[in-house]
Amino acid sequence: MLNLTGKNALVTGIANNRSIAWGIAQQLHQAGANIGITYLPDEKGRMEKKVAELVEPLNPSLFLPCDVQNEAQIQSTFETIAEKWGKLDILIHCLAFAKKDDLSGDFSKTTREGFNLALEISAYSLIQLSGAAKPLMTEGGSIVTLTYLGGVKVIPNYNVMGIAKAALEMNVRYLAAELGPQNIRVNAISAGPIRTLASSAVGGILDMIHHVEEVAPLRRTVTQTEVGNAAAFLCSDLSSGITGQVLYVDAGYEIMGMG
Ligand SMILES: NC(=O)c1ccc[n+]([C@@H]2O[C@H](COP(=O)([O-])OP(=O)(O)OC[C@H]3O[C@@H](n4cnc5c(N)ncnc54)[C@H](O)[C@@H]3O)[C@@H](O)[C@H]2O)c1
Repeated sequence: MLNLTGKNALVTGIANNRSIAWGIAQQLHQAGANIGITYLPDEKGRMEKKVAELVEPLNPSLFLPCDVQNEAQIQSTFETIAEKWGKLDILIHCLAFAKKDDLSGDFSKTTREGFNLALEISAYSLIQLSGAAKPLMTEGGSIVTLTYLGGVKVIPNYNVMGIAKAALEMNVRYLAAELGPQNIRVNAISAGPIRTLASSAVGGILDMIHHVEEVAPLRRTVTQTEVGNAAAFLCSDLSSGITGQVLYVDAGYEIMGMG
């Protein structure tokens, strides 16, 4: 049975009740994990308030600001984990960002600044957080990140985020190779399109969802809960032989050659 009792799980990337990270946090909690949440702080403290209210039913034992562009916040997050939890078992990396201008139109117009920003937040951050988690995963662990088909195939308007996801998927393999001897597994879930804050920045996302509903073998797209269930599996001992993989949770869309 899937049981995460006694496991300490840090979940990044909850912005609201549509966030994939929210679906994951709920399923980890249901499986018995002790939950810690990080949020992206803003000057007026709005995100902190909103996310705190949302996650209250999960009784998080840690609730911390962590902007992955802010080294001090990352360090402080993992220092707090060391102090309060002693060890970390599960790290959920469920965040990405690119400027809206870089998520539609001509890919060849991507700016150097937009490219660097998207790659830093969406791909480099997995290296940063995994490096910080490594010394705390003293009893082994599981790291799960979120990717999308646009990192493997050309999807209209996904543009620079496709490059970031390609880098992210390769990060998964290099990290899995390095951390495996410490029994830390690193995997990605490639989710089908879901309406969220981040995905609404991608031009034509609703058309993409409708297309998937017509073409995917299951004739629908997926829910945050389905992604959360797959994440819980990848974080549990049921997946103890799996590392360095990209698991498609996309109602089967990825297998289709024509649609
Ligand atoms: N929604 C989809 O269709 C879909 C499909 C496949 C993969 N994904 C991936 O799932 C992940 C979660 O996205 P989502 O769709 O749930 O959208 P979302 O907007 O709910 O989540 C994105 C999160 O990234 C966080 N974030 C952005 N910049 C950050 C920074 N500098 N530091 C820390 N956090 C930062 C935001 O605060 C937000 O919580 C992303 O990696 C996304 O690419 C989404």
